[in-house]
Amino acid sequence: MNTFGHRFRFSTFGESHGKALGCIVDGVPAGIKIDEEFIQNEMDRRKPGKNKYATARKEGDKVEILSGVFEGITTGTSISMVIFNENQKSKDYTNVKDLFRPGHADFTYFNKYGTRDYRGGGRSSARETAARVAAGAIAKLMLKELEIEVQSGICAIDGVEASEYDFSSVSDSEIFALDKNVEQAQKDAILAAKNKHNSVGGVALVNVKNAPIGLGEPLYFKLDSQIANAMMSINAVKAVEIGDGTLSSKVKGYDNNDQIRKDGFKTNHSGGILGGISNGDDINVKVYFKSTPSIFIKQETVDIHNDEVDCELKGRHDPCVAVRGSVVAESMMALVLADMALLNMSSKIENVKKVYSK
Ligand SMILES: C=C(O[C@@H]1CC(C(=O)O)=C[C@@H](OP(=O)(O)O)[C@H]1O)C(=O)O
Repeated sequence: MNTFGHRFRFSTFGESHGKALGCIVDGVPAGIKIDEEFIQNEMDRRKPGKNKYATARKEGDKVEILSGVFEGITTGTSISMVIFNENQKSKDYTNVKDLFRPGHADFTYFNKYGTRDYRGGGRSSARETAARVAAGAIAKLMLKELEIEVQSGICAIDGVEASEYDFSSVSDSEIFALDKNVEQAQKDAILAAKNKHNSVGGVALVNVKNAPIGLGEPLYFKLDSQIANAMMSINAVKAVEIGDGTLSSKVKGYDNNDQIRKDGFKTNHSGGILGGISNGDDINVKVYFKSTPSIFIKQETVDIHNDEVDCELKGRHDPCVAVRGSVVAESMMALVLADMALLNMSSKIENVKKVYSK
C-alpha cells in the first residue's frame, strides 16, 4: 500500500535512486492558501546533507507543485507534488546487490516480491519520507486555518534523555534537541558512534497544541490507533507511546487518571486522548527510532542463494535517523489530524445541516 488516510489522503511514489519522488494529496478542501515558502521550509528541515549529524547525501529537495493549486489557493482537486533526486551514487550499492543488509528491509522485500531495487533500498529507503513531509505541509496549512499547531523535537538520543521539553529551542539545534542541557551529550553520543562506524537510536516527541475535542472515530479508527499506525509506518520506528505510554501500566489508577476541573484537566497523563477521541488537551506522542541499520562495521549475512557472506556497506548514512525522523513524525501527525478533522465534520446532524442550510 502506498496510500494513507481516508478523507484527507495521500499516496507517495518514488525510489531513493530513481528519477524522482512525490505525492498526490487528495480530499483537500478548496480555498486553503498555499504558502510555497512554508512547504519548502518544511522540506528543508528534513532534507539530508545539512550537517555532520546527518547523511552526507546532498539533495535540494525542491518541491514542484504540479496540480490542485490555482492562484495560490487549493481548488479541491488532487494536489500533486514532485521532488527530483539529484545526488544518487548508485555504485555504492553494487557490492550489496545480491545480499541482504542486516537490519534492513532487503531480506523481507526480496523474499516477498522476488525482486528489489537494491540501490539504497529503493522504496524502503528513508528518502521516501521527503514526499510525506511535502504532503504533511499541505495538512499543516489546513490545520493552520483551524488554529491547530503541530511541533516536534528530540527528547532522547542513545539513552541520553531530556529532562525538559522546550520546543522554542528546536529550530536552533542541529539535532532538533528539546533540552539544551543535554544537547551536547546527545551530539557527542551520535559522533562517538559515527567515529566507530556505528549508529545510535533516539526518541522524538510530537506535540499538538489547540486540538479541538472530538478528533478520532471509535472504535476501529481511534485517534491513538491511527497515530500509532502513522508513526509505525515511518522507517526505523519500533515503538510509539501516547501520553505516559508504558508508564501507565506501572502506576495506580488514581495516579494515572487526569482529574477534571471546569477549566480543564489537572494533568495530562492521557496524552490528550480519551476513548480514542481528542479531549482538547495537548496531544503528546513519543516515537522511538531504532539505531540506523546502515553501519560501516563488517557484518554477517546471507546472499540471495542463502550462502553465508560478509556484508561491508558503503554510501552515506545518518548516524541517527531519529533526528530527521522527528520532522517526518510531525508531518504524519498533521496528516492524521487533517484526516480526522474532515471525518469529524459529519459526526453530528447539526454540522451537516450547517453545510446544507439554504
Ligand atoms: C537521501 C536520504 O536518506 C538516505 C536514506 C538511506 C536509507 O538507506 O534509508 C540511505 C542514504 O542514501 P543513499 O542511498 O544515497 O546512500 C541516505 O542518504 C534522505 O533522507 O533524503
